[in-house]
Formats: sequence, structure tokens, C-alpha cells
Amino acid sequence: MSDILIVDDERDIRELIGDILEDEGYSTRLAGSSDECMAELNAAPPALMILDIWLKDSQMDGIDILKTVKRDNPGIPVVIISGHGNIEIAVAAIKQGAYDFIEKPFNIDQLLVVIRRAMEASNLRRENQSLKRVEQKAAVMIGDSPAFRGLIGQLDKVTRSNGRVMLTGPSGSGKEVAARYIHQNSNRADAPFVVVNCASIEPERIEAVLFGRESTERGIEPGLLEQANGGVLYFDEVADMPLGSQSKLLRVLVDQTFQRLGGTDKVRVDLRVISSTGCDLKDEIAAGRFREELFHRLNVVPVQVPPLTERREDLPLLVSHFVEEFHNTQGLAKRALSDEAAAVLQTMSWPGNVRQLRNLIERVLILGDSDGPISAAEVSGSDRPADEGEERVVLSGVLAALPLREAREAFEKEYLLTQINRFGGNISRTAQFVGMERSALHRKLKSLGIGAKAGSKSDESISA
Ligand SMILES: Nc1ncnc2c1ncn2[C@@H]1O[C@H](COP(=O)(O)OP(=O)(O)OP(=O)(O)O)[C@@H](O)[C@H]1O
Repeated sequence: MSDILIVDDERDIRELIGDILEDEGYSTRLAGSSDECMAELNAAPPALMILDIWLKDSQMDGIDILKTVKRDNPGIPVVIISGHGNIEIAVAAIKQGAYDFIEKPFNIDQLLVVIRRAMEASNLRRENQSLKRVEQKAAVMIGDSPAFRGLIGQLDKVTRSNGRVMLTGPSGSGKEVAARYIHQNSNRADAPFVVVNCASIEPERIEAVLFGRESTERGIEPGLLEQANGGVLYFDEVADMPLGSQSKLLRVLVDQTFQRLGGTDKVRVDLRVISSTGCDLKDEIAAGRFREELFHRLNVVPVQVPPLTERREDLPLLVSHFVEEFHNTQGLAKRALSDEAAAVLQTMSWPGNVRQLRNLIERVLILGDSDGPISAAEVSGSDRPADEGEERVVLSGVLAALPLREAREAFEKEYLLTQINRFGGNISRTAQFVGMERSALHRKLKSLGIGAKAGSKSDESISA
């Protein structure tokens, strides 16, 4: 792990540093020229590099090597060794991303302090990265319907290639999770998955966000393209990208290189591009809002993600998956789904697709006060959009002002009185309709302060 590459054209110096570091328990590799240095880097990236700026008889100087390392292995800390006369160059190297510099002739303690700090910083960064990777959402895709199996079949085929994929489907249908599935099952799984949210980046910032920036004051600030190097770049809602940025992106896809804003160097990255859209890009092209050439570049392998209404069979499976997830992440009750509730879910319209279902289940679990199966009443009507919302409960000002327990009590009272009236005070029929045992309904009415009195011979009746 603690393997240090020492690059200096002066043999005495590189061997001296090597000996000191070996004594301190590090393992070292030595390079006397830029060619030797590149060969070592290609063989295996070291944990840290000590790099002399002036390299006699070499093709590249220290700054060139630094730029290459920062481009290809940005995680390796580079400590620069500079001669007394070229502190300015050393400072410039820091701006290019070097960790620190030490001046020749150097003091051993100073060298060791710098190296220890650099190692700590890079270990920390590595730990953070691995945490981030753990945090990266797992691409769990649940389903067993023919439409779902068709989708997985297509995704499995494209994971093996490197082709650009265009995922088409309505909002919340699982396009991003499908893109993550491709990434996690491909040979890029250990490299980053970076999302470009085309709709939320302001047009004037999109180039800086994608390509990064470079200036003498702030050095190199890599953009998302560089951050995704080796992995997958996911363009979410690609139709929302401004036309000007579309041309720039097209050029990157054609040339395979780009320049950072304010920079002159050509940057080359190795990426797989996956895009998604909820609208028909052909319409966008016809309306002059999307560049046709970019469409053809991105749409090499089109994959349709079906809406939830085309895979209603998957609803119970998805519900138990989300119940499990909310149990594990929020400690919510692990409730089963009643057959009636499943039937209600399977007849709903789902304009928000799987995301809407997930939100509904979360709400039901938070509001529910039992561990029993989720009932039809709990799921019905509560998540329909306003325009077809004839069954939505409109919360009166009075209810909205109460805490949940009291609001629930007020609602139950109102609801049960309405039902009792509807059934002419017949408690058996009321109990049957509201889905409770007669004795349970009695208890409920009593607890709500609704009085029961003896009624007809055949059945008791109620007075409110
Ligand atoms: N097959 C599936 N199995 C389990 N969870 C899923 C599945 N499909 C989607 N989801 C979940 O549904 C939610 C929405 O999915 P996702 O963000 O991938 O949709 P999207 O199509 O990219 O949405 P948008 O177009 O709005 O960005 C996420 O929480 C995702 O994990």
C-alpha cells in the first residue's frame, strides 16, 4: 500500500531518499527519467510520488509528468522537489495539483513530515471514496412480469458492450436505476457513475460543470467528464440540455477530447455515456430544440423502460421490496400487503410510476398504526393526482389544524356516523361495509363517544 515512486535524475538524491523512506517502513521504486517514470506508473500506480521538476535528458519535465498523473491518476499525491532557484515553478506545480514541495537541499524531518501528511490525506480521500461507493445507490431492480423481464434481457445484453445507450420512459419508471444496473454489471463497476442532471444545471454553467475549469489562481477544477473517467456518465433528461451545450457535447463525442474552460490542454477521458429522456426526441428535433446529430450519437442502443401500468403484476413484489427497504432504513413496520390493497394498487393509474408507488408505501407505513397487513383503505385514492382526484380526501381547515391522533379520531367519528346514517342505523350492515367485526365496531363507537341503543328485533341500531 505505502509504495512510493521517487523520480529524480540525480542518482545520489533518489537513492538517498529511497534509503530514508525504506528505513521508515515504506517500500520504494526509483526512476531517473520521464520514460522510467511513465513505465513505473503504467506498471502500477504508487501510493505517492516524489517528483523532481528538472529532469535532465528526459522527454517530459516534472510539470508534464504532474499533469499526466493528475489527469490519469488524480488520487496519487505528488510531492515536488525543487532546486533553490525555482520556488516559483514549485508554486506553479501546486496550482497544477501537486500536494506540496520540498526544497533542495532538504531536511530529512521535513521530508518525512510532508510525506506522512500526504499519505494521510490520500488515505482519507480513498476512504471517503470507498464510502461514497458504498453509499452509491445499489441498482436493485425488482419485477417478474414479461415487460420487466424483457427490459432486464435488453440491459443484460448492453452491459457487455460499450455502446451508448438511450433509455426512454416516463418519469419515475426506473431509467436511472436501469442505467445504474448497466454500470454495476459492466466491467466499469469499480469506476464512478456520475449523473448529469441536464434540467437543473443553468445553461451558462453547463460547460464549466461538464468540462471543468482551469486558472492560475485556482489551478485545475475537473468537471463531471473528468470525474467520471473510466466509468459511466449518465445524462438525465438529456432533452433539457441547452442547444449551445449540445453542440459542445457533440464535439466531445466526435473528438473524444475536450478543453477545460480557460485551459489550453486537450483532455482525454474514457467514458461510457448513457442518456435518458421522458419525451420523444424526434419531436424535439422537429421543433429545433435538439440536435439531430447528437441524437444519433447518443441513441446507438435505444432501450424502452416500460411504465408501471404495463407491468401491474410487479406491484406486490415492488411493495414488499419497498416495505423491506423502509424497515431497514427507517425502522418502519414490516407489513404485508392485503389482497384487497393489492387489487386497488393494480387498478390505479400511476402517472408517477415506481417513484409514486414508493412514496405511497412510505406514507402508508408512516401513517399506519398497526403491524397488520396494509389495507385497501390505506392505499386507495390517497396518491392520485389532482386532476383525476375525485376520490382525494380534501382536508378541512379544522382537521388540518389538529395533531394526527385527534384528527384521526375526528375523521373516524365523522366517517362512522355517515356510514351508520347510510345504513339506517343498522350496525351489522355498517360493520360489514366498513370492514370491521360487529363487536369491534361497537368498541370503536364507544371509544369515540357515539352511543348505541337497542333497536329492532333483528339487529341493534344506533343513535348518534
Ligand atoms: N424495477 C425497480 N425495482 C425497484 N425499484 C425501482 C424499480 N424501478 C424504479 N425503482 C425506484 O423508483 C424510483 C424512481 O426510479 P428512477 O429515479 O430510476 O426513475 P427515472 O425514470 O429515472 O425517473 P426520472 O425520469 O423522473 O428521473 C427510485 O427510487 C428507484 O429506485
